[in-house]
Amino acid sequence: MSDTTVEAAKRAAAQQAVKDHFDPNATNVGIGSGTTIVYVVEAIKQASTNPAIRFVPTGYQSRQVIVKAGLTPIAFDSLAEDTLLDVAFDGADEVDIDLNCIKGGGACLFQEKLVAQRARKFVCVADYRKKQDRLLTNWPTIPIEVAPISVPVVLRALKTLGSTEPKLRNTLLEKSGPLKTDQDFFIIDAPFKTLLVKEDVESGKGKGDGSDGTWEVTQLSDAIKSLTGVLEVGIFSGLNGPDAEALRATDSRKTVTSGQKPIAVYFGMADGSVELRTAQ
Ligand SMILES: O=C[C@H](O)[C@H](O)[C@H](O)COP(=O)(O)O
Repeated sequence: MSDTTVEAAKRAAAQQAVKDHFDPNATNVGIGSGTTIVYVVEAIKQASTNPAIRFVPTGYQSRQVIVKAGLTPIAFDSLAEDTLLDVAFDGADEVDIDLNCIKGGGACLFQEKLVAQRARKFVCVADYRKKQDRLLTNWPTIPIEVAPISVPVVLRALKTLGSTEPKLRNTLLEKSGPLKTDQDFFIIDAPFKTLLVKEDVESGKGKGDGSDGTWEVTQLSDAIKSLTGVLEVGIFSGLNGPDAEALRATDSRKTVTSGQKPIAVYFGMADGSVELRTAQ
């Protein structure tokens, strides 16, 4: 498929997502990172009627997109403690049938997670290449943000978890060395076998805890997150937003933890249509 097909798919998905989930009177909106989010900002600019609206970026690139569109950015840490974002939009590198996502292809996963969890609803927008049944089908690796000093120990630990060749991500100019995130941390890209969803574990396709070489999405995310030196993992899984709040309220055993899954993902398809996946 040509570049223009991919870009048209991103724009179509962005327009539909904004039409369905952006309230023109919204006051605080989260804006993710990457190439697809540019089309979301374009569509929001056309739709917004509230001159006081503020946009919370997820990093340097995201902030530049907001500023270039003539919109007003506000830092995540200047939001009042109890203020929620009306909605947050973001791209994704791959999405599975349960709406679990891989993110961090552009190294912005940490702030993206903060913003996704702060939103009443988190919506993803992507092109058809990202729509898969399982994570690590087409996208090859899990991006992981780590403290620079911890790189050797995290690489070793990832191999123990079953990642064959985890690598420190370099800048595009190899001579300049490792790529630095907005937090001045590094990114490790870790390949694993295609991940299982919860239903796969229930139907016996694998244990999903790494013991038989298979990993279920959230179990792998938790295992990586527990490694010393890891700031954040580019797996967005687990209930998020009002669904999670409602479940937590009735969850006496406190087993429902806070996740980052989107409530909806809009995929721009190669034929110009837009496909929607929503939380079941
Ligand atoms: O770190 C980057 C982000 O997670 C992006 O949202 C993700 O990589 C998708 O980017 P794009 O819209 O350029 O495919």
